[in-house]
Amino acid sequence: MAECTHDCGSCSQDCSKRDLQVNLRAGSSVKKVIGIVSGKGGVGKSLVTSLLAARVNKDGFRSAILDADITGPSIPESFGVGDERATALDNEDALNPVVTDSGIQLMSMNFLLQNETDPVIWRGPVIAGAVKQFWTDVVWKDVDFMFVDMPPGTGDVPLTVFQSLPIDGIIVVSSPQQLVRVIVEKAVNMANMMNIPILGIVENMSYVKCPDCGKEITVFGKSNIDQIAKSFNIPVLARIPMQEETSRAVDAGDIESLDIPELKDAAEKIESLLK
Ligand SMILES: Nc1ncnc2c1ncn2[C@@H]1O[C@H](COP(=O)(O)OP(=O)(O)OP(=O)(O)O)[C@@H](O)[C@H]1O
Repeated sequence: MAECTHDCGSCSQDCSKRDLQVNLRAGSSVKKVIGIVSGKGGVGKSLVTSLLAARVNKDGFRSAILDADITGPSIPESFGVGDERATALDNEDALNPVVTDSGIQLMSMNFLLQNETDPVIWRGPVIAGAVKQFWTDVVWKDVDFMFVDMPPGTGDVPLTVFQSLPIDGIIVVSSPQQLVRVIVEKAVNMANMMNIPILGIVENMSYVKCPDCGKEITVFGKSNIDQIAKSFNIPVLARIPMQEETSRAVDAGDIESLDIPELKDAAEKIESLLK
């Protein structure tokens, strides 16, 4: 069998992957799908997803975010649209995405809850089903890059999402910590098993810059991400500092105003998929 291109639309092979993938509804269009994964929670996966979507949007591409982190969605708040609710398409079983100030299309569980503080107490298959519906039942308009904020970890739900959506590449987000090799290795193994290319690693919270002297302070100790990335033969695309300005903008719902120059290479790598 020929090597998988992840493009079922142009491939004539009748493989098992095709059976599991779900289709966009008629009228939706998404050119490339980027999965943002992390081996563990709290490392800044949602932050990196939002920043990358905002960056490629500023670069002139149409971007969208599918918030597959169903039980802990944090994307809407960071874009200041936490109070918005998804609207239905007239006379059809379909939802319009919420659109941010700069035109990024978003779908998140928060847009469907009566109160954003309502907990989503669902078992894995139901959660995975909701993610699939975000793909099939939302009207995604002319999207160049869809960023999928994957559920944390490598369990049942991320597995189903990996199998159901036509993911073109993944970005692994990590933070400097002792267990990072195991965490990155898990994510890399999962992507390899799914036959999905890894575009690279983004290390978040790499350092704090002293506001007085500019010295980089490595709060979590010296990072060994370069050696780890090298051993898996994948590039480190960015090292993002931990900074008050970032968390302030996220808390204020103003993430689109942030400029994180460290993400330039990561954005270019993604954009190269359409060049
Ligand atoms: N580089 C950074 N500088 C400042 N604050 C940051 C940075 N990265 C993340 N944060 C903050 O840390 C918190 C956790 O980040 P985020 O929600 O993106 O993590 P996550 O990996 O998606 O978590 P989860 O797995 O629980 O969904 C957020 O409040 C975010 O604003």
